[in-house]
Amino acid sequence: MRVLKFGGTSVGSADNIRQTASIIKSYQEKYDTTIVVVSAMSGITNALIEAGKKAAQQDETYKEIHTTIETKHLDTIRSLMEVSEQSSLIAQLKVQLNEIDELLHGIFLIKELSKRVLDMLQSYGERMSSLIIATYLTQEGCPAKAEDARKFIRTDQTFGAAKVNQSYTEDAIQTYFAGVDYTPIVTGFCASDHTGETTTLGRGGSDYTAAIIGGALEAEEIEIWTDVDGIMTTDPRIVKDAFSLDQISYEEAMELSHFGAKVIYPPTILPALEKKIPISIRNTFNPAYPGTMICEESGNEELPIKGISSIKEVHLLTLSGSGLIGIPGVSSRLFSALGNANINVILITQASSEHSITLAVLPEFAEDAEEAITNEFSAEIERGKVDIVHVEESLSVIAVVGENMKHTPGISGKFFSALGKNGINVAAIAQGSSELNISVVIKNSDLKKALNALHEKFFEQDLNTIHLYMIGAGLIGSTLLNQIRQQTEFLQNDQKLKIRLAGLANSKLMKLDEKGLDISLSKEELLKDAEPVDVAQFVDRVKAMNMRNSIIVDCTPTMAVVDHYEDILSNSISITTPNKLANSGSLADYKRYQKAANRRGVKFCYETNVGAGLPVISPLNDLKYSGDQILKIEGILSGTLSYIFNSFDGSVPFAEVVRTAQEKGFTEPDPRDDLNGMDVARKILILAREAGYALEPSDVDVENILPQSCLDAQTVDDFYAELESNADFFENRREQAANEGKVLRFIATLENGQASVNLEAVDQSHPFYHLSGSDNMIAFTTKRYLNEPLIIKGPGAGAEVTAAGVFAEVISIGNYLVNG
Ligand SMILES: NC(=O)C1=CN([C@@H]2O[C@H](COP(=O)(O)OP(=O)(O)OC[C@H]3O[C@@H](n4cnc5c(N)ncnc54)[C@H](OP(=O)(O)O)[C@@H]3O)[C@@H](O)[C@H]2O)C=CC1
Ligand SMILES: N[C@@H](CC=O)C(=O)O
Ligand code: NA
Repeated sequence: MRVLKFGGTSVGSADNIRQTASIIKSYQEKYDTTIVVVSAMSGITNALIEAGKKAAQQDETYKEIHTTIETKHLDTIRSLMEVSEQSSLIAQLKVQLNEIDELLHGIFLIKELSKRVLDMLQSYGERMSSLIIATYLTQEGCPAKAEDARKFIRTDQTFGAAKVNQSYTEDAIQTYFAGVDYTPIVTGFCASDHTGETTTLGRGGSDYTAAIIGGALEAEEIEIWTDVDGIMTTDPRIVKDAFSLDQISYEEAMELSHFGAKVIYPPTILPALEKKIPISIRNTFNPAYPGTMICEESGNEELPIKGISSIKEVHLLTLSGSGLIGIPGVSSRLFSALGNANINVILITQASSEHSITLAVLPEFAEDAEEAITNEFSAEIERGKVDIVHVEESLSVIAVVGENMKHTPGISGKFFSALGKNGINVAAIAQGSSELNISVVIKNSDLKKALNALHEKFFEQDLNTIHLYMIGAGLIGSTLLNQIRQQTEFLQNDQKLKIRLAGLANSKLMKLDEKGLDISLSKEELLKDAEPVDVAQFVDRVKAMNMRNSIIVDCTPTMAVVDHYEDILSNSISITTPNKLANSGSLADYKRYQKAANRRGVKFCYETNVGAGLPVISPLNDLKYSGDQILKIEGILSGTLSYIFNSFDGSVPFAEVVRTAQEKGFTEPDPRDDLNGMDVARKILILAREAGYALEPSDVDVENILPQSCLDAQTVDDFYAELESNADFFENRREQAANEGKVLRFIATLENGQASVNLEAVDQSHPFYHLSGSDNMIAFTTKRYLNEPLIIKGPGAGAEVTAAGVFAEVISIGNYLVNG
């Protein structure tokens, strides 16, 4: 025996009734007895209430509502049935519609809508729908009969939300349905008191009816047919990847429903729970889908968390003060005061210091709650023993629920790390010792981010999304975009990382889209119809979008983004950049960025600042962290200058060698930043700082190898012209070295805390003599690497290697954000 319940949408139109009827028919074929409970057609209960209220307010438009109710029912019948079959049903419906009219007229005359009358009025919704469905089913060859639940569900007289007399009702149901040989179509929601007066069962009433009948008849299953696929892991309107659960326990269902999942209302489960009858949630419009089974077992041990529910708007009230410490009875007074004021408390926390008690309530209760607490503790407040009640607004509650998290370490760790890494501040925490639910209070502007981050963490181990915002799409930026394009599939499969480009900007345009820009487009197409760039606004928009796992990539050669680094990091957004300007400015700024990142638990990565894609900064830090001491750093730190002096053998003029270096993508956007030694100076400064030396830019002694006229040139083209006219100057230096069997090398040195950058002539015995191409070479002499330095060598500039270095950091930040 099964009890099926169909909600308002399932019986809300002729088409939907046909669909519902086909499901009922298929059950008739499969099972001996099927009892069906129906709600009123969608919108009808509200229309009846509205008409009743209008009538009570002497507003004659109640009649129009009555007409709408009538039209909806009669139109449904006309569309459902053959003309020859319609008249008897329409006649029966008309009787009910007349009764409704009379009732409304009565309300109009006495100008009052009591709860008792309202129950009577509402009951017509189910009485009409059950009649239509039963008649239609019978006509379709499936014998059915409308059954009025007021005949067997007995309640007290709490109109609006009456309490069921269980034992009477159980007996009555058993007697009533003994030996039925048709399909009863029972009115949901309605009941009656001992005098026969109509009552209703309150919120979730039709589900409750189904559970009461299922419980009384010990049904093998109760099926709640609705318009969704079952109980979802979280709100699908906020989390696109939410999915329907196949099985959850009664307790989990109750916890989840309590916090917002509207599929089932907890008290309605009780009659089924007591008899251990499984309840399944099915979709009328997707009957092939098995839906969610609610039963004793939680099922699926792989999922420690079954759902994440939330309440969008709560207020947090805090009572604090020394007058609360060690005084028995404080909480009793607090909660009695709230109870007496009829306030429902959603969440309570008290730390063991007993200094404060915090509770969350729905906004509509906040004012009364504040007043009730203030009144109760007025004497203590006056004496300064207790502070005035502190109220915080614009907050949400999020709860993760799951039986399998009991005694499973690491769940709360995961929960809080997902929130923390995303910069979501937790205002209050509650977890009962049942370990079934961990609830936190957060700002409601963080709700969407939190639900998505948590859902991804607990339910989408298959794929985690990183939100990437790229500023600067020149040589490095566009190469990085290419690399991301090529690796997207591999990263999704291998690393379970999905990179979503949520923003892109260059020096002219910017575009942001939280759903992601189409990365398959070229950079020009990506920025088509984009708005004029404003980096401050770009950053503000990234902050406002408040997406989980956000990373900004600064691929510009300017201070435009650097000026916002502290703000970006302080907003829990990670940064990776090849741009050296941030770390080679003042020492105070260098420290500020590190501090901001550390404070927020996000990453600020800049390995490509030195040696491009070569690992230089990270091994240096490894040496330092493992207790080594950096005694000396010697390096060819400029790919450009390495290439220039490795290739400058007198066969082509110096200017041409520089031009080739630029064409190969080694130089800074303005090659003078390389040739004037500034690029190398920045790099040795960054290495010195990473090694623990507190140097300022002015502490680096830099040899400028450019004649003044080259420095003074207005444009890069003018600079090349000057370089050509100074060809002899460079050729002379080269020749002089060559005559001594030496080559020119631009070497950066850090020794005894002193940093310098010089063009030196080195002979064959020097490790830097044999370099080629754009190779960088860095030699670390340390306490452990004393006689033979630790050498890192390889191409230290160029689009591919640099972009790859930045890409590696995007992936490593991504993994840190999503995996901890
Ligand atoms: N080339 C290399 O081998 C290495 C480079 N680097 C560093 O990488 C960074 C990028 O270099 P690279 O790609 O060669 O430089 P490019 O000049 O090719 O590209 C710079 C990009 O930044 C954009 N940009 C410039 N100013 C602004 C601004 N104010 N606001 C927004 N966007 C701006 C440019 O816009 P637009 O397209 O409109 O001009 C361009 O897209 C530099 O910091 C460089 O030092 C680090 C290691 C190695
Ligand atoms: N222009 C730089 C690029 C890398 O930082 C160089 O030549 O090394
Ligand atoms: Na590097």
